[in-house]
Amino acid sequence: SSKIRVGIAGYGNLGRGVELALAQNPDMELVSVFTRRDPASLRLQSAGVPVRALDQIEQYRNDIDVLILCGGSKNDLPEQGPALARWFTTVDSFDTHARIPEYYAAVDAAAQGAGTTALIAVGWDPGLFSLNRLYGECVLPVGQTYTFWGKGLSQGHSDAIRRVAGVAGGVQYTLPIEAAVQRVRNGEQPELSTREKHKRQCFVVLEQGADADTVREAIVTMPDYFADYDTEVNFIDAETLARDHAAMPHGGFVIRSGQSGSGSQQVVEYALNLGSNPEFTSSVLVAYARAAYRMNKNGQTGAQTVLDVAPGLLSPKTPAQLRKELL
Ligand SMILES: NC(=O)C1=CN([C@@H]2O[C@H](COP(=O)(O)OP(=O)(O)OC[C@H]3O[C@@H](n4cnc5c(N)ncnc54)[C@H](OP(=O)(O)O)[C@@H]3O)[C@@H](O)[C@H]2O)C=CC1
Ligand SMILES: N[C@@H](C[C@H]1CC(C(=O)O)=NO1)C(=O)O
Repeated sequence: SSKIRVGIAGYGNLGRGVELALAQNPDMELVSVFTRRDPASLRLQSAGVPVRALDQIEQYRNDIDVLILCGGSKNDLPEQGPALARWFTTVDSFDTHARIPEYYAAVDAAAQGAGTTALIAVGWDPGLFSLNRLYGECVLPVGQTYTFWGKGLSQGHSDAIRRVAGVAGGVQYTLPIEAAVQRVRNGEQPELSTREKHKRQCFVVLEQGADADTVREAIVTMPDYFADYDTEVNFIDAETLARDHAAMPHGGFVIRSGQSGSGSQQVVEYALNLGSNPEFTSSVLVAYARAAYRMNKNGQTGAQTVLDVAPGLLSPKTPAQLRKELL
């Protein structure tokens, strides 16, 4: 078929979101979902799509044009990203910012060797917010850039707490510190530490017999995720988690506040208000899967990020249509 043939590796919040997002993009089709769990145990939202074991995926390399990796950034993608780039052009949402350089290098080695294209760290942050931080500092070289998230549910941090020994389930909310936001909005251009911009609030269900203090300590000291923030850990039961914490709203904004040549004050702002963090992120992944497919066809192989993608490649419209409709 002339459609772009897409696979999903990992069926969690993102995997389900990608399945739905593909249905909104008629130039693409979902050909298979892959999971580390028992494939027969998964119930998809769309009929007729096969679910297969991830460890059997190599045999499907000629049936899939782009594989969207929906694993967790804490433990899954560091292993799955480089492993799958050997056989597939991939797109992933890797978001452990401090570890992006080493992840990029590992995925690049695999993709360069295989002649595949691996588009990493796609989503909104990293992703669309990264693009807007770039635009801001390139257009206004004299100034400051600020990123604020929330109040909302961070999937990366929620995934990270679920991987802690003794945790049966959990979510993490990110709260911007209002005083910091106000100072930025007032144009103060303050120097703000990580701890001065956000605080983090966790709701955790303990496994039977797990020790609360041990779990709390493992979370609040976790490098890259919680160690640099004031973090609150609340323990709840599974019913409360399911009842009160099933929605995954989020959002945030990037502000570039600077001065152009005459000293004139200029402010650029890009904001998101998300009813569903995972479904929005999945929608970004699907648009970038279209670009990854084209980049690979154009011979742009190896690891890539959103900063390397010509924006027109994201669109199902032809360049001529884009020039006519969007310029
Ligand atoms: N860049 C950005 O802006 C964003 C990035 N992200 C990233 O996306 C990552 C994935 O997020 P999310 O989809 O919420 O993570 P989930 O925890 O929902 O899923 C992660 C993996 O866990 C496994 N899994 C899912 N549900 C279950 C279950 N009930 N029982 C056992 N295993 C399960 C799946 O693997 P399998 O099917 O193989 O078992 C899945 O691939 C996050 O870690 C974050 O880093 C998220 C949002 C924004
Ligand atoms: N990657 C984040 C997307 C945004 C949200 C966030 C945070 O709340 O710390 N950081 O980046 C996520 O997993 O939700």
